[in-house]
Order: sequence, then C-alpha cells, then structure tokens
Amino acid sequence: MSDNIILQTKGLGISFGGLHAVRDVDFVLRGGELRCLIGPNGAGKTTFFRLLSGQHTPTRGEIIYKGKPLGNLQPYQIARLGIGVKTQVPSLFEGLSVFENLELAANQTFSGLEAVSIVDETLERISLQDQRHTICQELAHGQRQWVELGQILASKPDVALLDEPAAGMTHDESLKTIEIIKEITAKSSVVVVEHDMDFIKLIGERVTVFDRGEVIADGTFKEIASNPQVREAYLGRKEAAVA
Ligand SMILES: Nc1ncnc2c1ncn2[C@@H]1O[C@H](COP(=O)(O)OP(=O)(O)OP(=O)(O)O)[C@@H](O)[C@H]1O
Repeated sequence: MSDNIILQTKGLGISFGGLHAVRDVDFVLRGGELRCLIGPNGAGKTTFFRLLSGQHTPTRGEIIYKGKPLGNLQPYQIARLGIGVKTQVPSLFEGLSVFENLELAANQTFSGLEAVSIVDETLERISLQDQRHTICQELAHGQRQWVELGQILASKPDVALLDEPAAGMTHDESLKTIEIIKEITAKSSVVVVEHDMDFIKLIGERVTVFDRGEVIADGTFKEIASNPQVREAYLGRKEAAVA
C-alpha cells in the first residue's frame, strides 16, 4: 500500500437514468484516518457511501482497497474483507440482548474468551454495561445507535463506514457518539457521512464536501467553512449556512 492508503476511488461514478448521482470521484483514505463527508441534500453522499459498501455497482471508475480493485463484490463479501458498515437502516437483532448482538459482531473476527472480553470492553466504551442483558427492542433510540457502533468496535474492521451515526440524537447523545467514533478510529480508518454541520464541527477532523455528485472541496472544517463554493452549495439551496 503506497503512502499508507487503505481505500481509494478513481474516477468513481454512477448514473441513474440520465442523472449522474456520483461523478468522477477521486477519494483517498489513509490508515488511521477519520474522514467526514458532507454536502447539501441530494449531493450524492449516500450514493457514494453505497458504492463503497457494495450496495450499488459503479457505472464508471474503480474502488481500490488495500491496493487491489474491489470489483463488483456483494456487501457481505466486502464486509468479509474487513470493511464494517453502519447504514441508516437499523441492523440489530431486535429479539437478542445487547450482549448477544455485540457477541455476534465480535465473533466475525474473534472467538472464545477473547470475543467475550472484547464484548465486555465494548459495553464499557458505549456506556451500556447496565443494559448488557436488555433486549435491543427495549432500548432508546440513541442507545440502539450505540449498540450498532459497538458492533463496529467489537469486530474491529480495517475500515468503518458510518452513515449519519448521530441521526435523531440529542446534543449530549451526539457528544457521546463522537467519543465512540474516536474509539473506533483507534483501530479502524473511518468514513462518516453526515449532513449536520454542528456534528462535523465537533468531530474536528478532515472534511470532504460533495455537491451535485462531485467533490467540490476538501480540508479542515475551518477551511471548508470559509470556501465560497461550499457556502454557495449550501446557501444556494436555502439550507443551513456553514457556521
Ligand atoms: N436508487 C436511485 N435511483 C434514482 N435516483 C437516485 C437513487 N439514489 C439516489 N438518487 C438520486 O441521486 C442524487 C444523490 O442522492 P443521495 O441520496 O446520494 O444524496 P445525499 O447527498 O445522500 O442527500 P441526503 O443528505 O438528502 O440524503 C439525488 O438526486 C437522488 O435523488
């Protein structure tokens, strides 16, 4: 892997009919990096995320993971290669406990006592030690999101793709979520897709901005917040201004 690049796209694109939802995207994620993807509604963030996770097949370009083209793999095959995904659609086993859900995730990579010890450690990191035997369907919204992030923590993938991990959370829950994401980054390179600017500002890491399917800016939050093209992309759609 040159320059510690773990995941890369070259000229990546997908069209739906005549609409270029993602167009000619060159993207580089390095080992240990936490990258945020933002953009106004319809910018192509989720579509790009789905291309990376195998939920969509590119119509152009390629995705290179650990130096090799991914090809047209199914999501489960991509997961087996070490790319963990948290989508907006809940993926918990509702009738199982928090512990059991985390154990299933840990067992993707670890077994026996090691897996159990990783689950214990994960319960602490997501602050749900007291809910270890609670059935997931009884959890509050924020806690469910944390169990899903805990599944990523427990399986320790090489790359973690997180789509709107703080959706529907209170401010305090979002702060806890940022802590968990930083814990994930200790073991995995992470991509976070998010439309909430305050959340991105609080994460305080490098940001890539999408608009109309293309990358229009890349840099620190401060850099992208003062970028005229980024401000135009947001303000032009009468959405929240970049703070
Ligand atoms: N399966 C699909 N078929 C047709 N058009 C699609 C499909 N998925 C996405 N699109 C279109 O592609 C464009 C990009 O959508 P996408 O959901 O990726 O944007 P986004 O940046 O994630 O926006 P949001 O923040 O609103 O979720 C939009 O115009 C959307 O309507």
